Amino acid sequence: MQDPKRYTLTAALPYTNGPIHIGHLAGVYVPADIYARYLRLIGKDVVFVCGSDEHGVPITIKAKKEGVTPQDVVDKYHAIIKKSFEDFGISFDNYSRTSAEVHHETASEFFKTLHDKGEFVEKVEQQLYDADAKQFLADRFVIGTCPKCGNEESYGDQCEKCGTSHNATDLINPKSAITGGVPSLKETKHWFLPLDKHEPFLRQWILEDHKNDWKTNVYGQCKSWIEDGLRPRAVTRDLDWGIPVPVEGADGKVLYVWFDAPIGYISATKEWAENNGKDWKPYWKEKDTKLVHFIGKDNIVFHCIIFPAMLKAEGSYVLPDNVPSNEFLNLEGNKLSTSKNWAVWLHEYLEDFPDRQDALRYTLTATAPETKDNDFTWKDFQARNKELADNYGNFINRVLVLTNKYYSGVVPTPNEYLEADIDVLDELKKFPADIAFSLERYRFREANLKMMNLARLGNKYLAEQEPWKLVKTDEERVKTIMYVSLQIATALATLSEPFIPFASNTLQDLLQQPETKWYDIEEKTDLIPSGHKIKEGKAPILFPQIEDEEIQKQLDRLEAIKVANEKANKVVEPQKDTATFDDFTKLDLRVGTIVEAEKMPKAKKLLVLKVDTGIDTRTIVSGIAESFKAEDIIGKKVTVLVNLAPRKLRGVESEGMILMSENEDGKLVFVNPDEEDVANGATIA
Ligand SMILES: Nc1ncnc2c1ncn2[C@@H]1O[C@H](COP(=O)(O)OP(=O)(O)OP(=O)(O)O)[C@@H](O)[C@H]1O
Ligand SMILES: [Zn+2]
Repeated sequence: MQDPKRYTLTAALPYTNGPIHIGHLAGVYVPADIYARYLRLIGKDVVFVCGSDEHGVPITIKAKKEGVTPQDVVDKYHAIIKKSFEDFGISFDNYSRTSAEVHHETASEFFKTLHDKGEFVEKVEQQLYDADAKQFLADRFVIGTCPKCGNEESYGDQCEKCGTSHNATDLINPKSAITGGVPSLKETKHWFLPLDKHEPFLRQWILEDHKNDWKTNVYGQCKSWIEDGLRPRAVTRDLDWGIPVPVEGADGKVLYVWFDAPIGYISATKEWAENNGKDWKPYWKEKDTKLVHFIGKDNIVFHCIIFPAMLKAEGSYVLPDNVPSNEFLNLEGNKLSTSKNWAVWLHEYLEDFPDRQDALRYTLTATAPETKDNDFTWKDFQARNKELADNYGNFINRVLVLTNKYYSGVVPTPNEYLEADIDVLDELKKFPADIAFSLERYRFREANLKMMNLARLGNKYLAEQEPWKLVKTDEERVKTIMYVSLQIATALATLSEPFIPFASNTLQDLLQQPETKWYDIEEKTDLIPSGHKIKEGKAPILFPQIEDEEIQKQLDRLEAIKVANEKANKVVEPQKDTATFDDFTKLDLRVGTIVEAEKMPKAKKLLVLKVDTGIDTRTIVSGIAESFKAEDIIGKKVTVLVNLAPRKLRGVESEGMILMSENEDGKLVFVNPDEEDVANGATIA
């Protein structure tokens, strides 16, 4: 859109069944925040909204599992999420929640409007029903095989593997996620949004009108859905957690979470307007408003197909100008996962690395999954912080230290510029438009790199001009060099604000920076004028080194999670075929004592034991050498299967077997009587 009058920016509503992790940040909140901060710096009218998404099935499942109410679950995570966003510097104008009254009202009203306009199709249908749980199964209450890609763990509303969204009845071999049982079919009435009816509009609006300005990953996904054919989608559910369906004959039904959640952007804007004495309507209803949704790839269908169809059907709203969705971030080679705890949680990061928000923001932007999935590694994080320190930090430190040292913190008056100064100042002027070019196209990685190139430029200029050497011979020249360097530092403070706002703010404070707008840098050569006084005193280190031990601690934590997950996923072997009592009594089990033990030469696993079975003292070869040292088990009470047919192992005849089990770590343990005074030879039955 050319020259919009105002911007409405939305960031995906985080689902309140867990805290925020780095995937959410890289995919959605950091790019959205960069864009919002940039727009404010170029003087635009912006509202940037978000809030907690507090309805839907997974929250009720989590509440059930933890024995608390759904409200407890959302209250807990809403508080954690809201605080971590604030501490991380995500500059929402309003962070709301879908349990807010204004949202319930707005969503109900929206539904009623569509209903009254005849925009829904009402259908009584057979739906999956879990008779044991006495509940209809929709969305995450049902798991089955995805009809599109064959993923056996697809949810009722969406397959996380291929991204397809479908109806629960489309699943092959559906199973209840509540009881594990096979659901039956039961009649129920629901309201459907006839996406098929909106197909011609969506086809034109996305595939033609946005052919050139939407990201290829977004455009591609939309194209494939539209070409596959769109079908009516139920927007109501038989559930007791959510916004009641506000029409007659809908008792016990609530709005589908993906119907109400995007309306949450509107409610959050209303709430913001109310608190700030503004009118919310232009931000959603005026044609010259640019609406942009920031989301991750699993949300594309909801923001590009379903929500626009809802807005279009309502009739009085603008449609999104762009939906710059990202792909997914992974962590150390594995998919981020809330349920598997495979994540770097924002609130924990902020505890482990207090005041280090920028290092994470910078890393996540530099490696953002803009066009394909990407990996976060702690080593890369450490290296990115060093990159910040070596370029940005180093340049700023030199400028501040030298200005204080040579001029007691007063910006000097420059003398005539030499070619090197003119070149660097000319270069400097190009940065605002150049970075803006990338940002306007949602290329945040590229923009971030350009910002860093400005720090590199300043660093290079200083390194080449060497004022610290010249100061002994040509003080007048040094004044010019320092003046030019201070202009670069000032520009950097402003241009880096969207990316690393904490360092930028510190720098602005150190420079006691006069207000500098983005495009001032193109026009002015006295961003920070001669005679201006900067802050005195020792300049702080903007990006302290991140030590190897700190990184190792994080890696160890992840390793522990991996081990815990493996344990939790360990499958119990299925029960063997039935044995009769006669089968059992054939086994002669006795209590015995190990009286001698030595390692079998050249065999990693075998110990040769002499065991007193009460009947005799015999040789048994046992595969336990990886779990026990020979000398440690002499005198140990054991259980022996004494009538096992003798067998030669590495040339030694073994006459029986000692019963063993295995603990969680894979170490073998003896199965023996729990009282020491059971005599050798006692039978076991
Ligand atoms: N690993 C990731 N990389 C990029 N974006 C992500 C990632 N995980 C989630 N997102 C995006 O973050 C936003 C908020 O996610 P949401 O709260 O819905 O959690 P989610 O998708 O269920 O993730 P998780 O299962 O990890 O909790 C969504 O737009 C989603 O697409
Ligand atoms: Zn699938």
